[in-house]
Amino acid sequence: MAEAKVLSGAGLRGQVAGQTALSTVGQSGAGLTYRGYDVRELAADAQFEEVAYLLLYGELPTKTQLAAYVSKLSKLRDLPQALKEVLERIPADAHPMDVMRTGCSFLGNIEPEKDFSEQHDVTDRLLAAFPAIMCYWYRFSHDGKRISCVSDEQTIGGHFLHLLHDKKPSELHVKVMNVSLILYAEHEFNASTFTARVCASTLSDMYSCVTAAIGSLRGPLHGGANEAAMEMIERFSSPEEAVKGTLGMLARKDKIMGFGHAIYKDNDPRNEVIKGWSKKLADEVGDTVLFPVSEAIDKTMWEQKKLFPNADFYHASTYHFMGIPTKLFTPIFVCSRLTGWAAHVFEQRANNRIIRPSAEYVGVEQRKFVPIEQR
Ligand SMILES: CC(=O)SCCNC(=O)CCNC(=O)[C@H](O)C(C)(C)COP(=O)(O)OP(=O)(O)OC[C@H]1O[C@@H](n2cnc3c(N)ncnc32)[C@H](O)[C@@H]1OP(=O)(O)O
Ligand SMILES: O=C([O-])CC(=O)C(=O)O
Repeated sequence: MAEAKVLSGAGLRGQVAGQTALSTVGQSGAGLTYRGYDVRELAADAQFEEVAYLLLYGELPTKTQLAAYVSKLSKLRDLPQALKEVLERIPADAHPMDVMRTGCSFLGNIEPEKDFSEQHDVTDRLLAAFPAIMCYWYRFSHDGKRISCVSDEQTIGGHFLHLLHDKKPSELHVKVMNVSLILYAEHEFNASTFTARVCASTLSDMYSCVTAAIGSLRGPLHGGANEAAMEMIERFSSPEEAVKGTLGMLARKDKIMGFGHAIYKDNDPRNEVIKGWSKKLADEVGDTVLFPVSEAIDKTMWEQKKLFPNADFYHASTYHFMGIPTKLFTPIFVCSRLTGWAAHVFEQRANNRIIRPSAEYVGVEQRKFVPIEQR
C-alpha cells in the first residue's frame, strides 16, 4: 500500500480547511473516491451523467432517474440569443478559458440564481450549456459559422464532439469523452474548488462561484497543464529527442507540465485510466510519434526525479487523437469539474461560515504618517 505524502510548508499544504463528504484524495488504499466509489470503477462502468447525478444529488441514480436527468439536461442545451451575440464579439485569439468565464458570468446576468432553492437547476443549466458556449464561440470565431447548439447526442461528451466537428462522433470517441469527464469531475479541495467554496462562503450566487473557479482552473499549475503538456510533447519528433529535451528542461529547472501532484505521492490513479485510452486511440489513428514521445517523457521523469504523470499528461494526447484543438483542452475540464465545484458550493452553503483565514504580518513596524508635502 502506498505511503501518504508528507504534507507541509507553504500553500496551506497539509492543513485541513473544512469538511467534505464528496471525495477522498490520496488516502491509503483508496486513490480517489467520489462519495465512496473508486473513480476507476466509475470510469470503467458508469456514464458521466450518472457521476454528475451522484455528486450533485447524493446517490447514484436508478435507471428511471438517469433517463429523466439525461432528458432534462438535453432540453437545457440551447443558448439564449443574447449570449450567442456576446460570444460572437469575443475574438478568435481569446483564450477559450476566458470565453468560458465570460459565458458563465453573462448567463448569470440573464438567468440569475434568485435564491439558493434554485441551485440544482442553475447547475444543471450550466452543465447542459457549457459545451455549446465553448463550441459556439469556437466555430463562429474560427470557421465563421453560427452552429446549432442542440444535437441528438445522448451524452454531454458526444454532444460536445458533435458541435465541434459537425458530425456524429464514433462510439469509441464518445466512450473516451465519458471516461475523461468522469476522471476530471471532482477532487476535494484543489485550488479551483477551494476558490468556489471561498466565494460560496460569502453567500454569493452560483454563477459567481463557478466564474471564480474557472479563473483558478485556467492556470498552468492546475487545469491549464493539459494544454501546456501538449505544447511540450508536440515539440519532439522522436522518443530520443524527448528524452534529451526532458533532461535539458530538468537541468534548467523548468517545471514539466503534467507531472507531480500536491497530494499524491507516487501516482495519480486517474493516470493509468486515461493512459490506457490514449494508447487505444494512438492505435486507432496509427500514431507512431506522440504516444511513444509521451511515454519517453514519462519514463525520464520517473527515472530522474521520481515524478509521475498526473491526470493532465495523457489527457493531452488523448484529446489530440480525437481531433480536439489544444486550446479547448482546459475548457473540457470545466465542463466536467463544474459538477465537483457545484457540489462543494451546495455543501458549503449547507454548513456555512465565511472562510477568512489569518495572515502572518511580515511588513514594516507601525510608523507615523508623513504628509505628502514632506515626503
Ligand atoms: C488536474 C491538476 O490540476 S493536476 C496538477 C497539474 N499541474 C501540473 O502538471 C503542473 C506541473 N506540476 C507542478 O507544478 C507541481 O507538481 C504541482 C503544482 C502540481 C504541485 O506542487 P507542489 O505541491 O508544490 O509540489 P511538491 O511539493 O510535490 O514538489 C516537490 C519538488 O518537486 C518539484 N516538482 C514538482 N513538480 C514538478 C514538475 N512538474 N516539474 C519539475 N519539478 C517539479 C518541485 O519544484 C519541488 O522541488 P523543490 O523541492 O526543489 O522546490
Ligand atoms: O487536487 C489538485 O490539487 C489538483 C487536481 O489533481 C485536480 O484538481 O484534479
